[in-house]
Amino acid sequence: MSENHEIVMQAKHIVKQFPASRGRTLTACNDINLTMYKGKTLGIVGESGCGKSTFVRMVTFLEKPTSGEILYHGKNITGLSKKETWENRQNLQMVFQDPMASFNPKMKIRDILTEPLMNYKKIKRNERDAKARELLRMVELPEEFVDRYPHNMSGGQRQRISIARALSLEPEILVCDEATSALDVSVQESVIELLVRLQKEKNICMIFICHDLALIRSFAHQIAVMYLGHIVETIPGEDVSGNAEHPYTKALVGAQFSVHMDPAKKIESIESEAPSPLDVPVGCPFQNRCEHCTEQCKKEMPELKEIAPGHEVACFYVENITK
Ligand SMILES: Nc1ncnc2c1ncn2[C@@H]1O[C@H](COP(=O)(O)OP(=O)(O)OP(=O)(O)O)[C@@H](O)[C@H]1O
Repeated sequence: MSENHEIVMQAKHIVKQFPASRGRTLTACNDINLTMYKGKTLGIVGESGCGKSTFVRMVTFLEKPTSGEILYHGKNITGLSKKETWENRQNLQMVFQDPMASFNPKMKIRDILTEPLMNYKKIKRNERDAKARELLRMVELPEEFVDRYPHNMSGGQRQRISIARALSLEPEILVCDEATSALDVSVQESVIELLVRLQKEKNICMIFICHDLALIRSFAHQIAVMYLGHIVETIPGEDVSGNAEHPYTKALVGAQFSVHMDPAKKIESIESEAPSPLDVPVGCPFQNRCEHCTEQCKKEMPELKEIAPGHEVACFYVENITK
């Protein structure tokens, strides 16, 4: 991504550790550096447990990093007070995999859609109906849905409601955490089309967390590939199939042609299992699954190095062949 794009948010050296059994420490995110741009989509991919959701929870103020900074328009938001966090949260909204978990099943769609606007005192009670109808039109659902309950809707329709609700506050950043993973492929596509249209219209920065590289590459401007808490490659979305360099990203690209990736399954094209996050080896985290592993990889952690504009790779093998 070029410098011409306006930076909205930057994660700088983000580390998140959790205490684990027998006095051990689990490092879910290890020195994460990412930049998010206005009107652009950052896709974050990786297998289950690589730290995607933990990263997103920090970006959305749900958790504080152990160390590092998250800059929102240049201001560090990791140490904000409760009141400041609440005020800032309207600029940064989330859509989750399971909308039912965040909807009150006893509330009608009218009230679900306008609850955030009421909480932030952006509309009056008598404006709820008109606003809810406007939001339904925005996500291409019939206005009559204002009187429905969420359990009387399909998964795709419910996800449209989540998107409308999240965008009601006109946030600058929309975070989608596996937002389309539970949907059938055709429904998934139509929800992505909607998100892309709304992103363009409203110039929203989107962070899209997903385990499915094939899906994310179709619309992300920038993709960060995570492995055991580390970013191992960042690459422009359109380049990810042809120009991916990290052996792990290449395996992910290979896997999308063999199986539709299931987050619970290991990557088919890699022989061994990923180590436990409690047992990340010294050196490169991918070493035990990598055919190019050398003694250096077992001793030293490769740093992310730029090999082309917007394309960074953390791998000694790639460094050596591109020298
Ligand atoms: N509150 C917590 N306490 C202890 N460990 C945690 C906590 N939250 C996450 N972890 C651990 O941190 C690691 C990263 O988890 P995270 O949920 O961020 O991964 P993920 O890539 O989002 O996976 P998934 O797609 O399955 O959600 C995992 O090993 C997880 O068990």
